[in-house]
Amino acid sequence: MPSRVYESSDDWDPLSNAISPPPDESVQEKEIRIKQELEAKQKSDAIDEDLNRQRAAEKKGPKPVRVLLLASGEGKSTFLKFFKLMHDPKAFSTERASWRAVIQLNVVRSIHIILDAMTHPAQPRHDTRAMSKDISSTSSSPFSGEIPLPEDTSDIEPGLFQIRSRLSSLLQVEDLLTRQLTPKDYSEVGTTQLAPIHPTKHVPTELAINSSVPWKQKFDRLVGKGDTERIIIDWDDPNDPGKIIHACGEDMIRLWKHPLVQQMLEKQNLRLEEMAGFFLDSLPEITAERYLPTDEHILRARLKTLGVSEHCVKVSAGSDIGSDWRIFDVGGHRSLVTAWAPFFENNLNAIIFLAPISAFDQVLAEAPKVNRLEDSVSLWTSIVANKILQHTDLILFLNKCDLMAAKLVSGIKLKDYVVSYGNRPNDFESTTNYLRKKFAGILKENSPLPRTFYCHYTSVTDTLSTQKVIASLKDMLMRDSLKHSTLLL
Ligand SMILES: Nc1nc2c(ncn2[C@@H]2O[C@H](COP(=O)(O)OP(=O)(O)OP(=O)(O)O)[C@@H](O)[C@H]2O)c(=O)[nH]1
Ligand SMILES: [Mg+2]
Repeated sequence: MPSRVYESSDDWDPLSNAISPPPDESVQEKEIRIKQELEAKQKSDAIDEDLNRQRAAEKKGPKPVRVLLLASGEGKSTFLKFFKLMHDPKAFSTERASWRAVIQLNVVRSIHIILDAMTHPAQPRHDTRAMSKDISSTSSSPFSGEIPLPEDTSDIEPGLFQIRSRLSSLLQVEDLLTRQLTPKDYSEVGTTQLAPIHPTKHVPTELAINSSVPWKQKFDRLVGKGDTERIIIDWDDPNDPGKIIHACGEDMIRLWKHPLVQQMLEKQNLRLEEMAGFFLDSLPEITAERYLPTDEHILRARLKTLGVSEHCVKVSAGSDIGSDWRIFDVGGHRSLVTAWAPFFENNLNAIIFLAPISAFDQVLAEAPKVNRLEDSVSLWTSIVANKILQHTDLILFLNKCDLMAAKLVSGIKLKDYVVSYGNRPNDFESTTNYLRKKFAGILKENSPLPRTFYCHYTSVTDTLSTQKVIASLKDMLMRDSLKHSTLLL
């Protein structure tokens, strides 16, 4: 039997019903409602005006270069940050206070992973095959309450216990930072959320922010700009999480450097160095009393993005054509990435596709049975085969080369995860060459129209090499943009 029956009536309009004021609305409630409606309308009109102005300017001026960033793994926002740093360093600099909070949160999270590993010392994790078997239970965040006592304490010496208990004050810091990173005027749902990053038990969740939310504004009050664009932070703010982080600094360093902790992490296959937002080797700087992040720290800071965001960057190039760049960052769940791509149709000059090659022995956080390299390959296949995008240039970044090199040197073998690699040498040149050929082959076989294969080996956290890649990219895209606009004349 249905729980609710709607009467069929020609007068019944569900939309008007939903937006009409409640029948028992008081005078005061009515006033508030009208004020809120007015504010909402003003906001919406302002957005419309902005969009119209932008469209009019686009019609008059040269066409902007439009680039979409896609990846099944990580690197999009990092590349975008780097691009902004190169072309608009002033704007980048004013965001320093916001990134300081993100880096602090990244540090606290890594420390909690260690504390949690001490709590459950017997469990090996982070191996692709082992992980695919150990996926049934999801993590309850150890940040949300007290750190539980270890299941087996035989391996842990008393000094470590004391450090561990002193570091429990970091629990408040995580909470404080999460609240700081959530803008006040936005509801928590859909803007800032803790998303699981690791499929195994006991690994804390990761902060994700919806790209449409101006989360950095929250920190504007912390930033003052002097004549020299110097960033000033209110160091006396009693709520500054930096205070607790500074007080815990030495303990955090001792914990991270402790040989027993290193042994334990190795035993559990927990490679923190490979996780997004790894800063434990920079603890002395980050826990310093008046810590302000360097450019390099900001590039490495990890904040998961949700949704699509558009970024306008002015690129000086000696020519008007193509000096205005629109870069689209598509964050979020991998299934959404393919869903978004067709919306860009023929509107794009290029798609930069980032494939994190070092992830050949890792699985996806959101689908713990799927190998991350395999996922990149299947996303690449679907993008190259997409008819709607057939006229768009594709530029492949085989990314995280720094981590790939370190992984191969440490003895991890590509052939153990990519069986077709066989007995080829396990060095950087041979493995990356092999992967490059695989991706090129997929393009050749699946692209509806013949396309040039543009490919770069990248480590987007590395300034020097990324600078070179961007320079050649700019050259290529500007020439392309010029060609298109000449054709259109
Ligand atoms: N070592 C190293 N780290 C990298 C590289 N590329 C990205 N990372 C790190 O990976 C983490 C995640 O990168 P992001 O750029 O935030 O990833 P994203 O593609 O925007 O991911 P979503 O927002 O989840 O869609 C950051 O902490 C980066 O520092 C790389 O080439 N080398
Ligand atoms: Mg991102």
